[in-house]
Amino acid sequence: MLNIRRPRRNRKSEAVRAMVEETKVTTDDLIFPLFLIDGKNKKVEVASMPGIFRLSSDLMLKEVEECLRLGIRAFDIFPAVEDQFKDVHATKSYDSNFFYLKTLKEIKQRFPEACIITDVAMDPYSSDGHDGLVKDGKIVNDETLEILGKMALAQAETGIDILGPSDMMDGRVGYLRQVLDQNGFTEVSIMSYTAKYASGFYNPFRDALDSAPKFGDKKTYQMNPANRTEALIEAELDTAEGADFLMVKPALAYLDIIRLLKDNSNLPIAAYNVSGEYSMIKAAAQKGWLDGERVMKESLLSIKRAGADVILTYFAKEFAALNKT
Ligand SMILES: NCC(=O)CCC(=O)O
Ligand SMILES: [Mg+2]
Repeated sequence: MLNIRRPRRNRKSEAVRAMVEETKVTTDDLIFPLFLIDGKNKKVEVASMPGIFRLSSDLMLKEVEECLRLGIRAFDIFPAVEDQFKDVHATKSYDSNFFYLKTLKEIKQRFPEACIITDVAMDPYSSDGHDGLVKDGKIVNDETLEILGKMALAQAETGIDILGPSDMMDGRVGYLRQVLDQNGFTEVSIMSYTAKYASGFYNPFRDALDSAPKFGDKKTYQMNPANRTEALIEAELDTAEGADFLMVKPALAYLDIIRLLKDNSNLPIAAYNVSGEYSMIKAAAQKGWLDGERVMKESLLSIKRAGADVILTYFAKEFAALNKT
């Protein structure tokens, strides 16, 4: 046993381990998704996401302030819309008097330093619960783009920083870029949901927003979990169409896709550590089956190690609180 390589030497103490550590997650890497509801002084926990709440705008402002103090600077705001305000054309999504657009404006006025990301897709506002316009039972692509364009413009007018088209319609990144630029919003970025898979891990999110599809599923627009090379086609198109970030969603069951895009793109790669991935850890931790804090850190680390530059995660606040210096 002479002259053998001994990798354990680089693990012998905390100091040595810290020195050779290859990946670090910091609060700067994280985006915190938040759920907004209409009304005042409302705070409702999402049953399937312990520790995550739907907040009315007054409490949302307080939450953003508290998170900024913890070092979180980026937020993705998702409105939960009451059924009476949903219709087939998702018209409330671009009604500037509707609560969510007023709240976005208020957040940016109060906290101009916060990076606010919005969601562009029809499902929260659609009586069909689909991301696109439904005609004869089908999700039509090009007519959906016109609605997404109006929604994106209404969101941009509130002063937000980044649009997050999550609908998976073909050509929507280029279409939105053109609408933004023609209306003087050249500074508004697009974080494209590039490889968004038709996943079972979204269920708790659909509880949070009451946005489950009213018929069928989303397999004609979201990607098949079996496919890898197809993610490269999506990445190529979104890049050509002007995306500023490429996103992979979900994250943990798709670490190979995160790495694939990282190795094949010069754009920053975002990964969405989705609701089901959060709930699994929370549920197991509540039962005492897993050390919740430890596996949270390990999961975020694995997503970063796979190649994500940015991670959208419901753990953001908890992580930031633990890492506050
Ligand atoms: N458009 C955003 C989402 O669908 C989020 C899904 C999740 O967190 O499960
Ligand atoms: Mg696409």
